[in-house]
Amino acid sequence: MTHFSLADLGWSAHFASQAKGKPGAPARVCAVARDRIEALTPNGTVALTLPGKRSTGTVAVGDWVLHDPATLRSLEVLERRTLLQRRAAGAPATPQAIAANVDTLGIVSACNHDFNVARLERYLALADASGCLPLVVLTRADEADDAANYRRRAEAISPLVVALTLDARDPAQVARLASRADRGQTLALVGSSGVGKTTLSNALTGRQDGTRGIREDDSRGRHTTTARALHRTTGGGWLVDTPGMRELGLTGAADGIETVFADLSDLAARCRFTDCRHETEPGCAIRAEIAAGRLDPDRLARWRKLRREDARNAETLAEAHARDRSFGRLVRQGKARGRHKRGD
Ligand SMILES: Nc1nc2c(ncn2[C@@H]2O[C@H](COP(=O)(O)OP(=O)(O)OP(=O)(O)O)[C@@H](O)[C@H]2O)c(=O)[nH]1
Ligand SMILES: [Zn+2]
Repeated sequence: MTHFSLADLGWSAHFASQAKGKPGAPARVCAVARDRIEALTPNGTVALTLPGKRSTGTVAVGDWVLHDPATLRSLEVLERRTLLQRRAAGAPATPQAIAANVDTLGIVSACNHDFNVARLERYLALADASGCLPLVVLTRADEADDAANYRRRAEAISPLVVALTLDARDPAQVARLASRADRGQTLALVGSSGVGKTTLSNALTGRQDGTRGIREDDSRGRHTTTARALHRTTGGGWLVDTPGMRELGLTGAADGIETVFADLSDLAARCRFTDCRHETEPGCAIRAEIAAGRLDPDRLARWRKLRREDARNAETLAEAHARDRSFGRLVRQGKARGRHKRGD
């Protein structure tokens, strides 16, 4: 079995300062099953149980936990630097942690009809709200007449956007992502079906077998296996691959929306009325930009749509928080951004 140092696993000062003086050894969660978790440590992989009746739902792949190596109990989940979550089905919807401590969110789209500015904006807002650094990866560059044009359109969305175009099937080209997945770095990929996420994952991990995981009996006594969701990249980093990653929605991303649409919120601040709806009001700075041909009206429409959607989600989240205070605490922890916080 390969052994990793804590730094190889992504340990940093952010976690070391939390663990200082506390009992328990660090371990990084690589699989979450119904009643136990699997985690990587410098001494190998351990299967851990949670204390008391705590559900594994409070732990996400990528989390750092402190555990007792003698009893194999997880004692504490360390505060996350970043947290990707999705809105689970059901009413009221509760946010569900998908992956913790992801450094880079790779937003994958193809240089074809899949390319969609609204979707990119949505994922960029999500990356920002979760604290991850976004990287737009445009696949199928080999099939596009003008791949550079797709890159320019992606980068025009916001000064935050770094985009690269490639053929995901060519490991030499995928190596351009290597710096986001080198030693101790954690990367996750999102994007529509068929855009090349699996192809990219295979190139990044050298097509390792990712089927091992936790075996347990479900409530009916059947054997089930929960696959490991943290895969080693050839560059010494980690790639998160969980089913939930494919269905990430937008929850509590208000901060992220303001970042991605900073041009519009800056303009809105110059409207004559503070509650301007940018429709027919006189002195509207946004309408003036559109009239002058400097702002795409579609961008205003997309901004509105995302804000409406986020407001709706936030309402149901508020209800969920009231119901479950402990989950609320987790969400706040997730919002505590670490070293990727902009302006640091
Ligand atoms: N020509 C070309 N084909 C690609 C590229 N990336 C992916 N493909 C092909 O597109 C198909 C779909 O790629 P996948 O990697 O399975 O896509 P995915 O995003 O994982 O799809 P889901 O598993 O449905 O989410 C495969 O046949 C790939 O070989 C690329 O950059 N260029
Ligand atoms: Zn206005």
